[in-house]
Parts: sequence; structure tokens; C-alpha cells
Amino acid sequence: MEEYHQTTTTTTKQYYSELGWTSTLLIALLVFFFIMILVHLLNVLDRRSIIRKMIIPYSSPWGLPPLRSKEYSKQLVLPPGDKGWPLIGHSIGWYLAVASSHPPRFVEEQVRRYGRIFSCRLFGKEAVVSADPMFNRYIMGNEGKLFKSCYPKSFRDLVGKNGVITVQGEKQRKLHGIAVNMMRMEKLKFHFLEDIQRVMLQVLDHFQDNQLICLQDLAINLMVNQLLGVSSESEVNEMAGLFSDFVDGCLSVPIKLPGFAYYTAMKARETIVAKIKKLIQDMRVQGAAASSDHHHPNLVGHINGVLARLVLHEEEDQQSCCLPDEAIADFIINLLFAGNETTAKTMLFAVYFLTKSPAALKQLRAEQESLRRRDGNGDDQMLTWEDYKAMPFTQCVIDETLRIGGIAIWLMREAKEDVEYQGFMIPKGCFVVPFLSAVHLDETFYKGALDFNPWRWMEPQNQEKRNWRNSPFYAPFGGGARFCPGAELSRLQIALFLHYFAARYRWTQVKEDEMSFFPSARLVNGFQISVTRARQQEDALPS
Ligand code: HEM
Repeated sequence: MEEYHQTTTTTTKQYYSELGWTSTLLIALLVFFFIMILVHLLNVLDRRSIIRKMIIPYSSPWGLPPLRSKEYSKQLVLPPGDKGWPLIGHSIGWYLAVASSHPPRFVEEQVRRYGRIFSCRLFGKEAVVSADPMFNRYIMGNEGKLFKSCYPKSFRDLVGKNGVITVQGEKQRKLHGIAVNMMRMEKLKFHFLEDIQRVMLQVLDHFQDNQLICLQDLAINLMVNQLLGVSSESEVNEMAGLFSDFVDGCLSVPIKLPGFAYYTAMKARETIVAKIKKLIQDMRVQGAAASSDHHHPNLVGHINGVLARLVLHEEEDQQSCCLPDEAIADFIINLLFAGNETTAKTMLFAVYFLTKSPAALKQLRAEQESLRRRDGNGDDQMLTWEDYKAMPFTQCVIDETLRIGGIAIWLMREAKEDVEYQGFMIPKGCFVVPFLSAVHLDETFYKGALDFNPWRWMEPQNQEKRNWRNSPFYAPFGGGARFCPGAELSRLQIALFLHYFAARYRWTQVKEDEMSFFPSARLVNGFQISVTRARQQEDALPS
């Protein structure tokens, strides 16, 4: 009997050991998935208010206020939505959409289910996403009051503690004010217009016939020149290299170990800051020498750019006079970061769209050609401010490029306090995302929303919508207290680029391409084109 017992126990043991780890793991996984699905279903039901109506007044396990209490009945609810999968929420769906050529895809799916303002879970946080033009404007308009911009600490460390992009409150207002002042209309007319054209011609002159080119280089040349006043090729190239490392780090996983992009970016930042400080010292020396020797033109000739105007206190704006060198360096790095990628990519996308739309390219060339013939503007003659103001179709091309290929497709905000909006409650600390491109690509607001159609901006019914400073339907430069201070400058750069490049060169696309917006806006195959300088007679007859 004992034997039998022993045999049975041994057999059971053997059986379990034979069943082994594989089966135990399988069962554990099944249980885990079962729980995940259950939690997911509960989340969905909870957001659809079914559970809230059923359950007794206990505190909600999903972080909602106590149910059925008096206070709760007075309280508003989160916008509808679900929390997606446990732990990861909707992050994968979000990622797949922004990495595709149609970034609002995920948002559009949720909008179909829950409406233009919905809640979800992104990057481990409760989030409210908006594809609603009015709510987007409300969020941007209440910057610093009900909402504040929010970036991860790793990004804040990279752009610096005086970075206008990440600072808040009084400091942001001050730095934003300085940026607006440095790039306002008169500055564009008297400082930037000529500088941009000089650098542009310098870069374009290097293009050989049938050369494969990188449009990104042109933009960094422009930015480095206009912000730092640097124009020597070697200096610009060095800065461009450092800056490219810096940008890669801003968009990478923040691992501060040698070999990782974030670490390289931190090192690049240190070098850029050191270089800017050195430039500041040189400028002070030259500035002092120039003011004591008015007969020495070479001394001042070298000093131009935003940095010099800040350092030599040429600005009427008193605010800019009291910035310490460290803050000036951060300020310039922020302008470089915010201005370079955005402008470069918009130029790139404009050429990409024009390549796909021969009719638009033909009309743009004709317009630019007529400017060159106007007032006898020859090949070497620079455009005037009046010329810039006489490019209506080119402006439509820029607007349409920004609508479809807008670089800032969504903004990051956080609710500073519980915010009530149209019957919804957005709790304090909630991640809030105005998804700008979901509005820009919404068929309700734009007929044939996915088509590149610059002519739409000529239609009388679109004139109000087109006002990019405060239109709820078209906000490629954001709005409110963080409205892009470089908006006018970038438009000027893009227009001049289209004049010198699109109108004077012919190109063929070497490889098919498509847009992606992850980790940043780009054309996945780098948009390789082979360029050829148009011959004079061909120039005169746009094809
Ligand atoms: C096509 C080109 C550009 C686009 C689409 C663009 C878009 C934007 C957007 C949407 C914002 C608002 C961000 C937010 O609210 O969180 C912004 C902010 C900003 N932009 Fe631009 N931008 C462009 C060019 C430039 C240029 C050329 C500069 C400067 C040289 C610049 C400097 C800035 C700065 C400093 C901010 C931060 C302002 C603040 O937070 O107070 N941008 N930009």
C-alpha cells in the first residue's frame, strides 16, 4: 500500500515535473492575458459610463472621483475614450500613426468613436487629445494660465535651463518677447532679407550639374549665419555637424552613456555653448574697438546676426540687455533648434509637393520669373521687400505645404489645474495634446484635404481660415503666448528659397519617397534629387 502511495506521489511529482516549466509558463501567460483583457474591458465600460452608473459610491479604481457622491454629481466627466492596453495604453497606435505618412490616423479613429475631444493613455499618462479647432485654440490661448507646455526632463536639460521652449511663466514671457523683437518685420526688411539671399546664393553656387543634393544643409547654413553671424564655410560646417548631433539627441532615448545619441548631444551642446561664448567675447572686443575707431570699417563689417545684436545691445528692447552670457547661449541654441528643423523640412516638403504637382510648379516658376524681369532684376540682382510682397501664388504654396506637411503636428501641454470645458473635466496634471494636423487634414474644413492644392488659398471663402496668426482652422505656427516668434522669418526664408531654387533649377527625383513624422518630420528616403541649373533661355520660358 505504502509502495503504491509512494509510486503515486512519485508519478504525480514526475507528472508535474514533466508538465514542466513550459506549461506553467503557458498557464501564467493565459491568466495574465485574461486579466489584461478584463482590465481593458472594464476600462472601456468605465469610460462609457456604464460602470459608473452601476457601482456603489466607492472610490473608483481608475482614478475617478468617488462615485455617486453629491460632489461627484456636480462634477463633470473626462472626455470619452478608453485607456487602451494596460501599461502601454495607446502608445503603439499613436507611434504607428505618427511614423506613417498620415500622422492623424490614430486620432481620426478615436474621433470617429468618441468625438473630437477624447481621452486616452499615452506614454504612461492620462491624456486628453483634441482634434477640435476651437478647443485647440482655447488650449493655446490659455498657455501659462490653465495649461503649460510640458517636455521630458532629458529634453529640458538639452535645450538648457534658459531655453525659451521649455521655461515657464515670467521667464518665458521675457525670452519670448526678446525673440519676437529680434525677428519682427523691420528686422526682416533691414537685416535678414539681404543676408538670407547672400548665404543662399553662396550655397546654391556650389551645386554642380547632375549633383545629388541635401536641402537640409542649406537651412542650417542660413540659420547659423543669421543667428550667429558666422559665414565662413568651415565654421558653418563645424557648427552644422555639432548641431545635427544635438538634434539627434533631442529626439533619442535619454541614455547618458558614451555611444548613445543623447550623450553625444550633451557633448555637442557643451561645445556649442563654448563656441557661442567665445563668439560673444570676440564680438565685445570688436564692438569696443569699432566704437572707438569709426574709421575702421573692417571691424564692424564682420559683426552681424542675432547674436551680435544681442551682445552689442543694438536692440531698443531693454529686456535683451540684461541677459548673462549663459542665457544668451541657451537662447541662441533654442532658436537654432526651433528654427532649423522646421524651416529646412518645410523647404524640403515644398519641393516634394511641387515635384508631384507640375501645374503648381509651373505657376510658381512663372510668378518668380516675372519678378526677375520686373524692374530689370537680373540674375545677380537681389530681391527687394516689394518683390517679396508680390508673390501671391508662392505664398499659397507655402501655406499649403504647411497645412499638409506642417512640422509641428501636435503640441504638448499639461493641465495646470482642473479645467472645465464644454461639460468635460480635464484633471490637473493631465497630459493635453492639441493635434494641429488633425484639423489641417480634416475633410470637414478642407475639401480634398489630402490633396496638395495651393489654389484653395485663393478662394474667397478660405481667406478668413487662412489667417495663420489666429485662425482656429489653420495654426501651423501654434498660437497664444507660445506663438512661433520665427513665423515671419521662416516664411521669408522659404519664399526666397523657392525663388532661387525652384525657379532657377531643374531637378529629377531619383527615388520614390514618402513623409514620416517620427522621430521628426522627414522623407523616408531622404528625397534624393539630381539638380541642374536651368539655362537662361529656359529660365525665361518656365516649363
Ligand atoms: C516653418 C517653420 C516653422 C514652424 C512650422 C514653426 C512652428 C512652431 C510652433 C507650432 C510653435 C509653438 C510650439 C508650442 O506651442 O509648443 C513654435 C514655437 C517656437 N518657434 Fe517656431 N516654427 C518655425 C520656424 C521657426 C524659426 C525660423 C524660428 C527662429 C529662428 C522659430 C523659433 C521658435 C521658438 C523660439 C519657439 C518657442 C516659443 C515659446 O515657447 O515661447 N521657429 N514654432
